[in-house]
Amino acid sequence: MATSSSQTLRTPFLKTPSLNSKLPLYSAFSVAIHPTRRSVKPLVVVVSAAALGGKPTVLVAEKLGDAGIELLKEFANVDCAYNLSPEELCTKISLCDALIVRSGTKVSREVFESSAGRLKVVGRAGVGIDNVDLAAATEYGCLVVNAPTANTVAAAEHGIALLAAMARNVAQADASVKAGKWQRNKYVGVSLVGKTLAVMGFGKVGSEVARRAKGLGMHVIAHDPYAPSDRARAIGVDLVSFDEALATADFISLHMPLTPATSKILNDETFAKMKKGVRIVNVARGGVIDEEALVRALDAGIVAQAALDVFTQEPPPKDSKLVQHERVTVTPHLGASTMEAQEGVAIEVAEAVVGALKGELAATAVNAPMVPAEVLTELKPYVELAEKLGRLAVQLVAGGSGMKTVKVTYASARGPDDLDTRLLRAMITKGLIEPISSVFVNLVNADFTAKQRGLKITEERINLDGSPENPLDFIQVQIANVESRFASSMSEHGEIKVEGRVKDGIPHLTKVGSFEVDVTLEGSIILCRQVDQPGMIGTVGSILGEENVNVNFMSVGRIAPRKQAVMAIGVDDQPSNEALKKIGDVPAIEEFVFLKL
Ligand SMILES: NC(=O)c1ccc[n+]([C@@H]2O[C@H](COP(=O)([O-])OP(=O)(O)OC[C@H]3O[C@@H](n4cnc5c(N)ncnc54)[C@H](O)[C@@H]3O)[C@@H](O)[C@H]2O)c1
Ligand SMILES: O=C(O)[C@H](O)COP(=O)(O)O
Repeated sequence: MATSSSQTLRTPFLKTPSLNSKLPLYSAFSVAIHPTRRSVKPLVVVVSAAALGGKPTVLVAEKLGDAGIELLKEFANVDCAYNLSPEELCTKISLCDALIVRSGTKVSREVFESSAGRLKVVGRAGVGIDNVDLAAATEYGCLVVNAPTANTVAAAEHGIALLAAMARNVAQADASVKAGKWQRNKYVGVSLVGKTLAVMGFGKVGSEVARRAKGLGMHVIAHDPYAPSDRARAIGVDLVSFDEALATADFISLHMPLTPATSKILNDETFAKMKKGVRIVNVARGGVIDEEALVRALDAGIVAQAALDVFTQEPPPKDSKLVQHERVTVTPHLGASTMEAQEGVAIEVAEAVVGALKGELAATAVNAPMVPAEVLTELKPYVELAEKLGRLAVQLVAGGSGMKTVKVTYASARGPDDLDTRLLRAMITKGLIEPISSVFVNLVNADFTAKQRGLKITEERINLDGSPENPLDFIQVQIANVESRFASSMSEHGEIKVEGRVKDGIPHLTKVGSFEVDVTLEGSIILCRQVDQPGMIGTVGSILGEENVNVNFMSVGRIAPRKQAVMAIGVDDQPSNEALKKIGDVPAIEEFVFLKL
């Protein structure tokens, strides 16, 4: 029996935000130019309803196995509404945090547009995601997860069922007997044993079909430009070229996804290359065959028979010549329709959707990088550091300066293959963009959002000698060609520069411009440039103390004694405008800035 094999990678730092974190906090103080939000939001999803203390809502738009529904109900309000028109789906979706579909629902760009940002996860209870507009999902920061394994065996068994039924005219003979006839000569079939079967697409379903066909005594070859040959060899299958497969096969079974490259891959030209009398099975996707060309190939005798579970248009038109053809056997997309497979996909997709709504990264994510659990655990404090450096850096940009180029430098003793920076880049992007826009940025849409805003983020590595025990020594974020609200944050090359490290698992700000500082990246930060002299820490500390603002860290970085210095003060609470003004009025303070993390 197919059971759920989905795994969710728990990422403890991806928390559902509190009510407060949904409310943008605007700095009332005049030097703070950007509205900033205080929360660190989950990396992947944020649940609007959950954030407001309620349960998220999951719309199940096609029949899903009971076990999946029960799993969903433990965490969410579940709205099962089948056979919705596209308009009805668009109306309902604005009230939903997640949507679950099979292959019968088109999840178009309009669906994402209509959700107005609330829809955070689309779960496909099955394999094929060609009915989901992935580009639109990514643009809207919506995670798409599928259930890629639970229906594999069911689809393979259906392929074999169609192969045998076609070869022995089972469907046609059945209809004939039921019509009162007894046509034993008309329905003489062909044998499978000893025949060559070409499996086109040697993935999960294709390899299971191959295994079963070998058991039926067939000679099995396969074509798949991306499949490893040792996997094929292990079950006694030769990988061959596309043309060789077409030229030698007595039976062709299609098991590739529908992509621009595979669309109508069987067409007039490719049918002409096939052995006369070839028999074709399709349990993949209708669109991989040019259906009109197949009718021509059947009529010309190139194709003796076809057995089809899938169609370009589902359901196909009633008068479809292909469906009505007497040498064609058809089923209504039943490949995944066994009790066991439906229970399995329901559990697999429900677990992935609930996990994503909780802020976990699903192992079955289709439009986000999959990062192994152990890598996530190790990178956790660096991920926080990355977002906070991005947040600090962007708040240092003076109003009116267009931010176009950001350089991120990772200093590490790890080899490039041992350090996956995709998460870090996404979080820096989130930190850079969220304080200055209303866009919600996550791992799914970070690159897209940056590109859309014309923000170029380049990455560089500094390869350090020494023990690669920690993934990174420091991260540096530089914003070029802008002016700064805090001149001391400019590097010698004229870029805003902030640098941070993780110390004892806690992110620290360790450099601002050319000044070395050391302050934990918690709460908020006041940066002051001053003339280095005794009593400065005390002066600023007592202004904050009088205002009941708790100072969590203070650090002074100076070029030389009694010359200019930068003081970094970490504060738990937001000081009042008056307190900030008092700090600004201290004669030795030349400039200062208040930054929210
Ligand atoms: N009829 C059904 O109910 C049903 C059920 C399950 C799966 N499916 C469909 O079956 C297909 C295969 O599913 P899967 O789970 O095995 O997917 P999979 O990703 O495991 O395998 C697909 C294989 O196709 C290969 N491929 C890609 N482009 C190719 C090309 N141009 N030529 C040859 N091979 C190519 C890939 O390398 C991969 O190995 C999908 O289209 C899926 O949607 C249908
Ligand atoms: O891609 C799939 O998983 C199959 O085509 C099954 O589709 P279904 O969930 O609509 O049966």
